[in-house]
Amino acid sequence: MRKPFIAGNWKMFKTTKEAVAFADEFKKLYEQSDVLAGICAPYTQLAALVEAFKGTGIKVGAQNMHFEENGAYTGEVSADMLNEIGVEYCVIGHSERRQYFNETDETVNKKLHTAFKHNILPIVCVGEVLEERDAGKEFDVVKTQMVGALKDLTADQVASLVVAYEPVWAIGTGRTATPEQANEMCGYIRKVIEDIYGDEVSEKVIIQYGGSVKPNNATELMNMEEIDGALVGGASLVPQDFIQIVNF
Ligand SMILES: O=C[C@H](O)COP(=O)(O)O
Repeated sequence: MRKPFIAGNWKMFKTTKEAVAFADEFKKLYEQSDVLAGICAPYTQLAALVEAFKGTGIKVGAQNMHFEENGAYTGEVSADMLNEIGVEYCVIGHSERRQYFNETDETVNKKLHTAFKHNILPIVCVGEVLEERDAGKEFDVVKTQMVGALKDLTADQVASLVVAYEPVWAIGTGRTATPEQANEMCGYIRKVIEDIYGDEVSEKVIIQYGGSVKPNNATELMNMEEIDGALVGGASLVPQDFIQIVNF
């Protein structure tokens, strides 16, 4: 039985002071349940959030990491550095990183290998842009991203993976995929995993939907059979909104 996982992705929002204020408020609202909750924050907020969420069960994730173990990569952060401060998750291959920072399926795959090596659980993002959906190519695009991401990973690693299906046209636009569209693609992603690793593995993978998830549409999306949670951008910035999604 997969435990739903609702993760917030703060992107480049909130100072440490604001992050701690969020955590103090969110902890008052959050009750441990069958739903896992987490926040993926900018690097400078991570240590404070790990401390603030200690003992609550709320997970902390980063939004990116380098694929090398260490080296002369000015401005970068390694998986080992994240692990050392108690970070458990890392978003990898978000469409904004693919679009603005030259992230490719190859770098995503390298990052997944390094993340697992350092006990960081990846939340790997895939999804098509609008032109690809309009051209009916969304399944091919997502399959290519998934096959590229999974290259040479072991069955155990894949079983512990979180995949976020985020159609790029639904991110920050207020335009959500319909529950049926989101469900269909999440089911397809599971099938792609099953074809490579078998159903024992594919049935364990948490597959989230992301793209304009809000308190008023979370229940419908999260109740779809193939959707195991959400990666939430804008609505994760306000504790009162985010808790409604976690409590869908
Ligand atoms: O990582 C989160 C997604 O990019 C979704 O962002 P959004 O909820 O603001 O559309």
